[in-house]
Amino acid sequence: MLEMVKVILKVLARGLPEHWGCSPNVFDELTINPSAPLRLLHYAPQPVKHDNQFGVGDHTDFGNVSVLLQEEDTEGLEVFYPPTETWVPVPVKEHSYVINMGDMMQKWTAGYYRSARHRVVNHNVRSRYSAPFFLNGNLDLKCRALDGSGVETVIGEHIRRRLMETIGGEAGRKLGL
Ligand SMILES: O=C(O)CCC(=O)C(=O)O
Ligand SMILES: [Fe+2]
Repeated sequence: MLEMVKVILKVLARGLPEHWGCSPNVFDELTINPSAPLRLLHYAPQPVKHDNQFGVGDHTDFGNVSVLLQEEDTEGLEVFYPPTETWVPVPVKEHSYVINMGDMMQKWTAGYYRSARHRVVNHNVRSRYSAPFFLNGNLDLKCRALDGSGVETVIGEHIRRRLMETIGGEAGRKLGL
């Protein structure tokens, strides 16, 4: 998985605005001793729609790059499309991954790569299984915004802050946040 993400990072580096003058290796240090959790998720069937019930509610991923494997015939992932303010279903394609940017990548690239809002609703009559892989990156790495604006973020501090915002309170304390 990490080898594939290394290739994705090269592609992302190549896609940056030319006038930023970034090296094609600009994201390489992310994969040195990285925080890179892989989750195995199960969504129970929810064939009857309830507007306020989600498998995973509206959120953005925290890290740099997320790679998601979805199970065939179990649609459910939706991405928010800002121009029309609508939720767009993401099809499940055989032998394919969904690649998503996280908040850290958005910060690092000063919004050039955006972390998309997404959510999951399992409207299938059977369970849905998915396997998201999150490249948070090397937690000690200091990332200075690539547009030259000078904003610097330490990845570990950013991830910790986002965890606190999301699960905070009692749950966060139990995890030692
Ligand atoms: O299960 C999915 O399709 C997506 C899960 C997700 O967005 C997440 O765990 O952050
Ligand atoms: Fe997500």
